[in-house]
Parts: sequence; structure tokens; C-alpha cells
Amino acid sequence: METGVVIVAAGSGKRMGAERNKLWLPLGGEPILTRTVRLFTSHPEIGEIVLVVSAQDHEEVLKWKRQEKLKLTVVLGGAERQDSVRNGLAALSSDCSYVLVHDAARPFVTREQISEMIRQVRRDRASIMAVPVKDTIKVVGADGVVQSTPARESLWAVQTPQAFLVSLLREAHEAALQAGKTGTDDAMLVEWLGHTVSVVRGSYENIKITTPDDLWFGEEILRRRKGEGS
Ligand SMILES: Nc1ccn([C@@H]2O[C@H](COP(=O)(O)OP(=O)(O)OP(=O)(O)O)[C@@H](O)[C@H]2O)c(=O)n1
Ligand SMILES: C[C@](O)(CO)[C@H](O)COP(=O)(O)O
Repeated sequence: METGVVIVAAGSGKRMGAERNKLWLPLGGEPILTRTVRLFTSHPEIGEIVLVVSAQDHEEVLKWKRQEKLKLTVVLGGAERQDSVRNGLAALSSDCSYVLVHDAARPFVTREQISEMIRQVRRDRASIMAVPVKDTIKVVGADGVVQSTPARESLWAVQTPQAFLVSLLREAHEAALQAGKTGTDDAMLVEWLGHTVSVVRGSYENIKITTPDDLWFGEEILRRRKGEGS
């Protein structure tokens, strides 16, 4: 029962405000993109890798793939993250039974966390990585006035990898496409089918590089890990 990964890297990085896709920015001296991809090319339990990239990055990624002799499939993404995931799913081989979906903008996931998600999805068919929120979260209306304050103990900040039975995720994406619904993560689409999604407690280090300050946090995470010899 093959496990694959769809790594989504086809965004434009608008919130980073860089001149090109944020994933080419250096982190510890290596582009975020290549750092994240190597986490999976070096993982013994990942049998297949599909990397979803933008048209602007396509040629450069193919050149890097050839230079590094990497076994991965490169496909083009879409307007929304959901479209990119769908394109990645379509490129998975027929013998891939389980899939992890991971943001290329999350270069700090660990080998052990990837293994944990693979174990969990074989039991639960749908599982996500998340951490309990530390701040109080409020729902605020367009008028800038607080509408409600959900109980913090029930709130988790969702990360990736998110892991699914391939057939389940394909069904969820097809249903969302037919309904014209867009979710901000893949688990939402599975939840809309009424399927349960389990949660694996992740790490606060598994940040998504989104805005410039995340680069500083990221360099500090690398420094700390280097000091710990990991
Ligand atoms: N149409 C899209 C949008 C996003 N992503 C990917 O999904 C991950 C999470 O998205 P996000 O952090 O929002 O990246 P961007 O969309 O590039 O950032 P922004 O929203 O600031 O433009 C990233 O690895 C991004 O490359 C993608 O593959 N296809
Ligand atoms: C999937 C995700 O990383 C979970 O937190 C997040 O929803 C991605 O959102 P983005 O706006 O596409 O970065």
C-alpha cells in the first residue's frame, strides 16, 4: 500500500512581498522549496512525490530535478491551492493508496512527524497535523466589532502534512468542485463529505513561511536545531 506526497508550491507568495515566489527565498542557505522537497525525497516511507508548481517556476524546477536526478513528478498548479492539490492528486500513480498533502512553505516538518502521519492515516483514513492555539481567538465582523469568542480549549491551528486515503480525498475534491466550494485546507473538503478527520499534535516549529517575519523565525529554528545536533 504505497504512500505518496503531493507538495504544493504553485502559489505567488503575495503576503511575502518578494519579487518572485517566496519559495525561492533562501532559508539556511537553501531555497525553501528545495529544502522542503528533500524532506520527502529522503524519507524511506514515501514512495511517490508529486510537486505542484506555477508556470513561472516550471522550467527552473525541471532543471533542478534533472541536475539532482530526483524521482518526482512535476505538474502545474492552479489559481487556488485547492486547484493545485487536485492537479497533484490527478498525477499520482494508480498504486498509491495513501497521500500526504504538504505545503512547500512548511520546511520544518520532521521525518518523525511524516512517519506519524503515515501511521495515523492507515488507521483513520483522514488525519491532520495541528497545534492548540495559544492566543484567544475572536470572530470579528466586517464592522470591526467582536461577534463571538470561541472557547480556546477547543481551537487548534491546523498545519500540514494532511494525510488521506487517496480515494477519499479524490471524492472530496470532486464533490467540492461540483459544488463550487473552496476550502482553505483539504480536510475541510473531507469534513464536507461527513467523514471524520483525526488530529495529530504537531509542533509550533512547523510554521508556514508566509510573511517576512517568518523568515527570521525560520532561521532561528534552524540555528536551534543545529545546536541540538538534529
Ligand atoms: N494556487 C496556489 C496557492 C498556494 N499554493 C501553495 O500552497 C501552500 C500554502 O499557501 P500560501 O502559504 O498561502 O502560499 P501563497 O499562496 O504563495 O501565499 P500568498 O497567499 O501570500 O500569495 C504554499 O506552499 C503555496 O505555494 C499552491 O500550490 N497553489
Ligand atoms: C493548509 C494550511 O496550511 C493549513 O493551515 C493553510 O490553510 C494554507 O492556507 P494558505 O492561505 O493557502 O497558506
